[in-house]
Amino acid sequence: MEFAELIQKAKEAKEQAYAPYSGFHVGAALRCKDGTIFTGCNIENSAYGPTNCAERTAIFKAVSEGFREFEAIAIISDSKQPTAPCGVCRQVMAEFCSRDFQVLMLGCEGIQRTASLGELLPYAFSLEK
Ligand SMILES: O=c1ccn([C@H]2C[C@H](O)[C@@H](CO)O2)c(=O)[nH]1
Ligand SMILES: [Zn+2]
Repeated sequence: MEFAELIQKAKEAKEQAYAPYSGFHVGAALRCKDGTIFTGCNIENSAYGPTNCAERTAIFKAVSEGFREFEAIAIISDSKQPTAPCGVCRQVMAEFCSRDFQVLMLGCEGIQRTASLGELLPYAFSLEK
């Protein structure tokens, strides 16, 4: 899978991060199955709880614009270590994405790791009876 454009867009999205409390800036770029890309950054809040992660910002932007079929997301922060999505974001991904959805985790100095959503969230909750 071609990731160069997604990586570039995630880096650009990180520049918009609003993270005055943690100082941890995150950017994400989400590719829909038709090739459309939505980006997102983390948006913090003085009450902490309302903070939205970069991944969810990108997913919610896409869903709110009528897109629900996704194939991959790239995530980057200022950390040297690959930035992995938090548990809440994994659960939100599971709402819209299949087990083979690709998650590209990037470190700011080039270290990267990919995993499928099925690997990141095994035994995901489902309402299926
Ligand atoms: O994958 C992640 C992990 C953390 N954050 C944000 C939430 C908070 O603003 C800051 C520190 O946790 O980073 C993300 O956006 N995505
Ligand atoms: Zn998250």
